[in-house]
Amino acid sequence: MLPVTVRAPAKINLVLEVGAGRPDGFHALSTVYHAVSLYDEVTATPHDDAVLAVRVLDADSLRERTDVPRDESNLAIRAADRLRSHLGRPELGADLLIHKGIPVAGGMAGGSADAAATLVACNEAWQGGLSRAELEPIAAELGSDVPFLLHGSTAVGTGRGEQIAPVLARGHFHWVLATFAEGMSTPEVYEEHDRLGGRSGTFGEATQHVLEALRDGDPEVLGGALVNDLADAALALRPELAGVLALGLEAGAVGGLVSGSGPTLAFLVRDEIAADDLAEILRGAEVADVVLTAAGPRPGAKVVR
Ligand SMILES: C[C@@](CO)(OP(=O)(O)O)[C@H](O)COP(=O)(O)OP(=O)(O)OC[C@H]1O[C@@H](n2ccc(N)nc2=O)[C@H](O)[C@@H]1O
Ligand SMILES: Nc1ncnc2c1ncn2[C@@H]1O[C@H](COP(=O)(O)OP(=O)(O)O)[C@@H](O)[C@H]1O
Repeated sequence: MLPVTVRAPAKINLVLEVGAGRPDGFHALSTVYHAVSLYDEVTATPHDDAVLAVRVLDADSLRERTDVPRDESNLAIRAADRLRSHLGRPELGADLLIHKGIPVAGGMAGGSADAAATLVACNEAWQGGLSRAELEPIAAELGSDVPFLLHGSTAVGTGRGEQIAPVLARGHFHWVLATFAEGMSTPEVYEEHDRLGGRSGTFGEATQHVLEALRDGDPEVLGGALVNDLADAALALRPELAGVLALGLEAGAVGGLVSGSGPTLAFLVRDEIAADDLAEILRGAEVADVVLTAAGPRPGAKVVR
């Protein structure tokens, strides 16, 4: 059995409409996910001693990441464990090595990307033989975002975000991402959203606007359609983000929003040159810990070695 390396992208929610709280503790969502060119890589080295272990290295510095759990709460371990249960092969084990390029707890679904990458890597390394369609329900059990990270590209998410349908999108989009070392807790942001009184407006309408803008393919039109219902909650919990958002919009972005549950801020720009220009301005202003550029859409979890 040989090691397998799988790369999975980060996501931005081009629109995130949060509906009513459900009895199971989740919220109904209408969202459009968009995969962008920031990646985590998971290398699964298989063995048959039933042991699952994980190491997480920063993709740039190759230093150990101490802000990601190494126990069974790590989403990569959980994904491998679910997969072997599903295959009825409890004797399977693997060393999972993650190279992390996606901000941790940044609202860009890094943990979910690792879960999706691990499902694909272990299915291959263990010769599980499951199809993408068969991996999807396992992905949904692991987290609401995980099925999208298998799928990639641009897709509508409904249910609690786990039901994915592809969308017709024209063109490529360039992004500037302002990221922060201190992450935010997804459940806390949803709680704050409820505390602030939830949403107003017709559920699904903002999603339709984004879908129209994607058919059009013009970044300026898409920039005007970006909506995140969790933004008020994220800004209430992290007020300093508001100034950074305003600065990016004043400095030439055609749109900008909080990515998912935050704190990453995603700015849409006209083209690659505009992305480099805005990134320079934000770096110079020293308003974020790291400023990155990325483009989308990109494919989902994919074997690279
Ligand atoms: C907000 C979003 C937007 O895409 O992404 P992130 O910003 O975390 O990346 C997602 O809804 C996060 O999805 P994911 O990170 O997979 O969350 P899950 O593990 O499924 O759920 C974690 C917790 O978030 C809350 N949650 C999540 C999804 C949902 N539709 N309603 C919720 O209320 C619940 O409190 C749940 O217990
Ligand atoms: N493989 C993983 N990578 C990152 N975080 C993980 C992982 N496994 C578990 N976690 C936990 O999940 C939390 C949310 O991480 P992440 O998926 O990066 O953020 P978000 O939900 O904001 O997109 C982290 O704070 C961390 O404790």
